[in-house]
Amino acid sequence: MSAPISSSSDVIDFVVHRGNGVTGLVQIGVESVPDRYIQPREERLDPSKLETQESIPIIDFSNWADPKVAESICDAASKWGFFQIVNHGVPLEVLEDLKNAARRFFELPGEERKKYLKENSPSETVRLCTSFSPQAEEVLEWKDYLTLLWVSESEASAFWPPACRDQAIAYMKKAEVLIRRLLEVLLKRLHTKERDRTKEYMLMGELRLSLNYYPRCPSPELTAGVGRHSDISTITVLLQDETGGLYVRGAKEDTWIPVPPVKGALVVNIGDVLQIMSNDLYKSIEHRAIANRSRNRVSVPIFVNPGPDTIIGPLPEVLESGEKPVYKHVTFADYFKHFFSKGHDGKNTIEFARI
Ligand SMILES: O=C(O)CCC(=O)C(=O)O
Ligand SMILES: [Fe+2]
Repeated sequence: MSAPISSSSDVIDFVVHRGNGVTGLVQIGVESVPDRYIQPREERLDPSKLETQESIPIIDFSNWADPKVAESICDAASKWGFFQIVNHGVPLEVLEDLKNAARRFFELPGEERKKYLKENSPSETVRLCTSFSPQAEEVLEWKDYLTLLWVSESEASAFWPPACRDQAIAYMKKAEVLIRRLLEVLLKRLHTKERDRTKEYMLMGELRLSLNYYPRCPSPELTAGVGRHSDISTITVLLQDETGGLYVRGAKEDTWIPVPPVKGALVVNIGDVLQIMSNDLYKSIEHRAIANRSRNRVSVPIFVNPGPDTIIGPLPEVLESGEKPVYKHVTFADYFKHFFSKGHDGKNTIEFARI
């Protein structure tokens, strides 16, 4: 360790401005959680509020075109907004390789990781970040992430970090097929059957892969890995490692349901965009993640987003029967900007589009 990091501004300088991330902080041997990471009491996960008797559904996706499977998926999307899928077509080996690749990237020396900070990155599609929106947050989140925008295989081969590139590409190629199937199933219930290029752009015009890294934390109970939020995506497909630490808001006031790691499973959740497009039939549910005291945790979401210039609002097919729209039309770019203009604040983002 070159110089002690004691004051709050030292922490911000080291982690944010000098781009070491919270991973860098742990690598230099931080032994207690700096003040800037300590959540106010009301934002900490209260163990007495855990709802361990409940769990989100686990759905076998092998016969995805079977109406019964479609029914379980759509029911889970409207009741829970969250479910896990198994037999989804992405080979176990691809998932394992991806988790290892994410670890490999974050275990690189700081100077190697820093090549992918915004100011150094060889491409706008690759960016190493820390916390969520450090300029807007009072308290930082105990997480670093590498965000990779999937433009094409050749673009990814040229610019994604060699430590994780091949595994991330192999995953995206398999996951893209799965994402199309999931959207097809979910849209059928919204009476949107035909799939054309415009619709595809509107629903999945942007696929953003994120390698999330939550380095081990001396006092995870005081911090947030990711604070309470709903995703703004159409849907999110998430791979988590064996550590655990993901929680979903329960139906009972202020309770949290753990999402246990299931070998080979992918977690799927509905994002705000699909809640808006479905005029509240599908729900984007609040969730949060916490770091672990002894293990570095990895999770890998794909945020399936509309193309940036898409105008989002309730789908005409959904309103055909005379249902009143609950949301107005906004551009996804504005919605995205709004999300990142503040710290995580539960389900508040969607108010931006409410009539
Ligand atoms: O790490 C996790 O399990 C969840 C991450 C998450 O919610 C997100 O990146 O939006
Ligand atoms: Fe999320």
